[in-house]
Amino acid sequence: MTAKQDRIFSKPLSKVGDFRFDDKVASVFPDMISRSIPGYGEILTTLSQLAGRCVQANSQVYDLGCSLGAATIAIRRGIQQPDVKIIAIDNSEAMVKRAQDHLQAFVSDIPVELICADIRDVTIENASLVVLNFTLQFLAPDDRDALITKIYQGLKPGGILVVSEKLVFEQPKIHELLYDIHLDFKRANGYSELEISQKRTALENVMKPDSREQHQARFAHAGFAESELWFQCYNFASMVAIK
Ligand SMILES: Nc1ncnc2c1ncn2[C@@H]1O[C@H](C[S@+](CC[C@H]([NH3+])C(=O)[O-])CC(=O)[O-])[C@@H](O)[C@H]1O
Ligand SMILES: O=C(O)C(=O)Cc1ccccc1
Repeated sequence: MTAKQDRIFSKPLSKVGDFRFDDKVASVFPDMISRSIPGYGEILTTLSQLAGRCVQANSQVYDLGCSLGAATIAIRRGIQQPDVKIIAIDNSEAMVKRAQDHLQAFVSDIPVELICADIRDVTIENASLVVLNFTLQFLAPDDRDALITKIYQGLKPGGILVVSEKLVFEQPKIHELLYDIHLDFKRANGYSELEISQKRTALENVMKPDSREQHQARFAHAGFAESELWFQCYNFASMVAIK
C-alpha cells in the first residue's frame, strides 16, 4: 500500500493558520515526513542500532512525541536486552489513535505503552534510552531546559538521549545556503512553491529551531557529561547525549 500523499498546502488559503498535528496531518504523515526531512529513514535505522547497543536490561525506553510510532517500531526491532518496556507519548489524539494500528501491524514481544499526554507532564524513570525525534522544536523555547533536565534525571548512568531537530545556524550565509538546499530537497520531492511557502507560514509560530550550540549547551547544563552530533544533512541533524 502506498502512503496517502500530502497535499495539505497545495490550494491557496485565504488565511494560513498555525500548523497543527490534527487528523488531516496524521492521515498523510508518513508521506509528509519522508518528503520533508532529509535523512529521516537513516535516522530511524540508526535508532535501531543505538537501541541494540545502549538499551539496558530491566529498563525503560521513552519515545517522546512519537507521532505514528515510527521511532518506537525501529527501536523495538533493535532491542536485544530482556525485560525492556517502551513508553511512547504524543499529545495529538489523531496521531495516537493511528499509532496503535501501526504498532500492531508489527509483531514483537517487547511491550509498548502508548500514552496521549503532554511530554512536559510525564514522569521519566529508570530509562536507558530517551528519544526526541523532531519533537523538541515544537515545545515552547522556555520549556526546553526543564524537559532536558527531567530526562537527565530519569536516565540511568550510561543511559542516552537522542535528539533529532531542524537546526538554525549562527553564521548567516551558512544558514541561508543550507535552508535553500533544504527547499530544493522539498521541490525535488514534488512540493510546489505554494505548498512550501504556505507550510512555512503555518510553521512560523509553532516550530522554533535552536542551533547546535544551543542544544549542546542545554545538554551540558542539564548534567550530560558528553554530547555529539552524529548525523547532519543540510539543516537537519541528530545528536546524542550520554549520562
Ligand atoms: N508537548 C508535547 N507533548 C507531546 N507530544 C508533542 C508535544 N508537542 C509536540 N508533540 C508531538 O510531536 C510530534 C512531532 S513530529 C515527530 C515525529 C516522530 N517522532 C517520528 O519519529 O516519526 C515531527 C514533525 O512533524 O516534524 C507530533 O506528533 C506532535 O503531536
Ligand atoms: O517541512 C518542513 O519544512 C520542515 O521543516 C519539517 C517538518 C516536517 C513535518 C512536519 C512539520 C515540519
